[in-house]
Amino acid sequence: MWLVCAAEIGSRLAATSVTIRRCLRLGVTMAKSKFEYVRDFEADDTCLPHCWVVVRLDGRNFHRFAEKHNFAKPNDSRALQLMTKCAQTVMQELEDIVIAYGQSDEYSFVFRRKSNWFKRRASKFMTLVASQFASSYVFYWRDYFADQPLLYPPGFDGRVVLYPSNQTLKDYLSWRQADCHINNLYNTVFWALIQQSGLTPVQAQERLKGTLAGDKNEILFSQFHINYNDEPQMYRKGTVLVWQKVDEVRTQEVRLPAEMEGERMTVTRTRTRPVPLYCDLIGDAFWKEHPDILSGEN
Ligand SMILES: Nc1nc2c(ncn2[C@@H]2O[C@H](COP(=O)(O)OP(=O)(O)OP(=O)(O)O)[C@@H](O)[C@H]2O)c(=O)[nH]1
Ligand SMILES: [Mg+2]
Ligand SMILES: [Mg+2]
Repeated sequence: MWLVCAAEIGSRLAATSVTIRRCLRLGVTMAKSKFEYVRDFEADDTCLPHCWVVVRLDGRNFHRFAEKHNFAKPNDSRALQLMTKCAQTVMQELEDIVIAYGQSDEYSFVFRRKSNWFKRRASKFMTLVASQFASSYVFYWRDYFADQPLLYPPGFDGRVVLYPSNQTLKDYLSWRQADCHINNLYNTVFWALIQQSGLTPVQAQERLKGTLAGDKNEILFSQFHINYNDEPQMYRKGTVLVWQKVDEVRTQEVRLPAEMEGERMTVTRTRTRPVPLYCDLIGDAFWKEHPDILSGEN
């Protein structure tokens, strides 16, 4: 018995020493290699504590991408809905995103102030959002563009910005929504002048030079009988994604008494999902209606 154990221990020691010798030959020590010092070259990109972390993505050269893929002008609802599907996927797959806002080829994601996801490393936040979003864009493309093949892989740039207070975060989101409004009003008149009045892009640009918002509204109304306020909210306001409880109804096989075996029943489950809203973010009403988003808990 003792001899068997000794033989076993002997053979294990031999195997271990082979490993040690192999490690030494490769310049590796068991605990730390001599190469370990290169870790010190990694920059510390920890996001400041107590700040809201915002990741904003923007489509790379989407002017060309929209042309190549025959996006409707000035707004393609398929493209906007695909962007929102990708943003919902990001919110569901990643941690700690409390609200997102999207318009045109961009989406902003707000991580909760107290988030400690990946120890608040900016590069982790940014790359995970960008890669999850881009892969979703390709994955869900066909669901939104059934008749338009995807011709080449799209890319998205990302940036991380920290906002130190609730007011600066609200002002950030207001800035993006104001940008959506300014661009959409301009684009709506610009394309009406081209598509309905037959102007060239250069002529349309000339016509709009120096005009204010009121002038553009007036051109739309008097020349094209378009009341800008009747344009779809999704185009004018962009898309806000917030977590809300929704009832999901599914038909499924359930365990039933023997005589009813094989019956299918509808089952309703309440889930929390990122739900799109097309509303104003600039005034106080939204924040009063959704006090939980900015609450101290986050
Ligand atoms: N036709 C059409 N074009 C769109 C739509 N949404 C976005 N775009 C295009 O995407 C562009 C987005 O603008 P930017 O993000 O400033 O420019 P970009 O071409 O993506 O260039 P970079 O972001 O600098 O790489 C717009 O100027 C449009 O040309 C849409 O719904 N319809
Ligand atoms: Mg872009
Ligand atoms: Mg853009």
